[in-house]
Amino acid sequence: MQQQPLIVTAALIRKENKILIAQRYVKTDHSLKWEFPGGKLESGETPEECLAREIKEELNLKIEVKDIFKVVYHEYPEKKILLLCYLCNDLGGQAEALDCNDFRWINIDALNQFDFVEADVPIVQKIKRLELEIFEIDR
Ligand SMILES: Nc1nc2c([nH]c(=O)n2[C@H]2C[C@H](O)[C@@H](COP(=O)(O)OP(=O)(O)OP(=O)(O)O)O2)c(=O)[nH]1
Ligand SMILES: [Mg+2]
Repeated sequence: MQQQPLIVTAALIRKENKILIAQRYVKTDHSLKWEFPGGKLESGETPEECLAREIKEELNLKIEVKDIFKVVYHEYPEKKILLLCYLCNDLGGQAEALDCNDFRWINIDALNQFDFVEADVPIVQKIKRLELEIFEIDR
């Protein structure tokens, strides 16, 4: 029987005119690729709760989760994911790479310099299309 897609949440965290991107560990799937931090939805939690939990665990950051930004359905050779990417606001504090290889606060025009996981390409494209507007919407 076909497997259901994994539901994965991802945060587009905004701070001033920068967004946060995270790098996956060398030993995980998609080794050293960049992503929007987040993780798998666990039973009993809402996507918003999942994101707030994951961002605290991975980066020790407090965020406010706002509207959905983009939904991506993607089939990798070994799994299918339904990726829910939310607009988020940083609520202050210093990010720390607690459960990721590295992270960066970047300007939109630096996005091209990073190698993102495949499923994130439509998200990256939408950010580039909207440019500075992403800092205004649902703030
Ligand atoms: N967090 C996140 N995962 C993504 C993105 N794009 C993408 O294809 N994925 C994939 C990678 C993984 O195969 C899958 C699950 O994400 P994850 O590895 O962050 O899950 P998690 O934090 O719950 O990890 P773990 O507890 O299993 O270690 O989703 C993205 O932008 N953010
Ligand atoms: Mg994760």
